[in-house]
Amino acid sequence: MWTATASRYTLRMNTPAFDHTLYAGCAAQIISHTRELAAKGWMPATAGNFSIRMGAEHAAITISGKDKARLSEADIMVVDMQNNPVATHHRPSAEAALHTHLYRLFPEVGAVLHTHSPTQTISSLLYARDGQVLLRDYELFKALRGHTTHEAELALPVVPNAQDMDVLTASVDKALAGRDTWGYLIAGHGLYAWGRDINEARRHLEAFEFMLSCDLELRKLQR
Ligand SMILES: CSC[C@@H](O)[C@@H](O)C(=O)COP(=O)(O)O
Ligand SMILES: [Zn+2]
Repeated sequence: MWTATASRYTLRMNTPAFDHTLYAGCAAQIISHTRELAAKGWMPATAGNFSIRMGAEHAAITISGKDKARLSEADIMVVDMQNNPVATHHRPSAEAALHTHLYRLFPEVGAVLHTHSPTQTISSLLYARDGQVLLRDYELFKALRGHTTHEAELALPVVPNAQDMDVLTASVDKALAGRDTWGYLIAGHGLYAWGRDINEARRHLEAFEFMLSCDLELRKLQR
């Protein structure tokens, strides 16, 4: 009797809070994508944050305030879907709530990427009052999951920036209601893009960046 109780206790003590092999794989993917995107100048200073879903309850996410060009595994931590750190004393990204919001909202979302390129930031300010950027007729729509033709119009939402994550999450929630999008801009801030996995999220991020930069060039030419 005593042995059985003790062994159950031992079993519980040895059960890790999350799957470490899965975490290490997620961390490696986050590190390689952040390095490549930082090299493009899309994450100046310590801007940007990345995450990958680890099942229904957890996500691997960048620790707050790190230089995203130089991350190592120790700079990636685990949070639960309410943004609580899991088995660590580190502080998650200041914007972890925006990541877990997307994971809670869309069960198919497997990765969320956030960058601050000049194009994303300028577009977000130009279109802040409109609340969206209307993109039309781009062949690159086909890089977005579910899109098969350039003959379309896509409204990329723009939400007001806020330092209070409850306020920001509420704005995003409202902006996404009834919309079919793989991203949104935050005014004066940057772009959030997501996908079923990190490769798809990266493809969506790059497609939005490309279309936004074309839009800015067109505006200059049309003046
Ligand atoms: C360096 S200012 C940018 C931050 O305020 C924030 O917007 C950001 O993207 C990075 O925050 P972080 O807490 O490192 O994930
Ligand atoms: Zn940011």
